[in-house]
Amino acid sequence: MAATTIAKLAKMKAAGEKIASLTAYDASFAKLFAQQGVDFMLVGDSLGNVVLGESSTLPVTVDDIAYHTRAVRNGAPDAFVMADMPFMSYATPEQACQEAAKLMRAGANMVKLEGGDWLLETIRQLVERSVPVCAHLGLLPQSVNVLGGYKVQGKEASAADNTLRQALALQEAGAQLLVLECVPSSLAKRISAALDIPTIGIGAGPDCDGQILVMHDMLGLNSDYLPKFVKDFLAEAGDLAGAVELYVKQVKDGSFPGPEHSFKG
Ligand SMILES: Nc1nc(=O)c2c([nH]1)NC[C@@H]1CN(c3ccc(C(=O)N[C@@H](CCC(=O)O)C(=O)O)cc3)CN21
Ligand SMILES: CC(C)C(=O)C(=O)O
Ligand SMILES: [Mg+2]
Repeated sequence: MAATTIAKLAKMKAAGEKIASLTAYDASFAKLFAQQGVDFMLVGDSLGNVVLGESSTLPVTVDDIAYHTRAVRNGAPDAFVMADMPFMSYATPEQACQEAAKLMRAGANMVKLEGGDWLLETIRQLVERSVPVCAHLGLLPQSVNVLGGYKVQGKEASAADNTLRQALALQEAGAQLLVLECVPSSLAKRISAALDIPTIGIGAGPDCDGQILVMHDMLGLNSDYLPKFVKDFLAEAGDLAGAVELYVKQVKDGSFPGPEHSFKG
């Protein structure tokens, strides 16, 4: 399969072909995911939860993400790899540029940052300096202490309108992808239709341009909590390669996520 690029992801949106993505943290799984046609991989700060056993993503450092990005890159040399910028590694545009450079040197093709309006200047500076950016709206796990828990975001009409406005501003600032986490399906649908750049949903319903899950969750390894948007593909498929193949197939044909994995407005 041809290597994924940002241009290819944009073409997929234009053609109505769904984008299938998973988190990855090591070379062995990255290799499997590439073989099974996963369109891109995210070295998520969820590694705090699933790799390090922390109770949030806040303890994760840039060095942690860089270490795992290098592993994923080594396992999947041609894959499109996105790396999360961890908590407080992009508090200012200058810091963001310096820390993003470490992730790009480790093998990332793009970095992801959580937030809206306050990030516009940071995104402009990263993009001007040749670091592609994925934005992230809705539930922001790095803000768990402000939000008071992992809750669906954008349920009220005013919050939904505000999220749509911020999505357009992030695109205007130069973001080339947008992750939407735990928002009502109706809001994700509106945002996906309004934006030129692809939206990647997790708990955001079926109308996003693509989907992402934490790999451990889709393999039934989730321990502490089971969010509504998670489906155990290993239980259904029986083996690892089959589980990933089934995930890609069900994202592409639109059968995942179903209403039982999504939040109503
Ligand atoms: N393994 C793992 N999977 C994830 O998806 C994930 C992580 N870790 N760590 C960082 C964040 C935390 N995330 C979470 C965690 C819990 C819920 C959750 O339980 N949500 C409720 C919504 C409750 C409501 O507002 O109605 C749910 O029922 O899904 C959602 C996202 C997503 N991210
Ligand atoms: C769940 C995805 C979007 C993420 O940010 C992560 O895995 O850290
Ligand atoms: Mg993350």
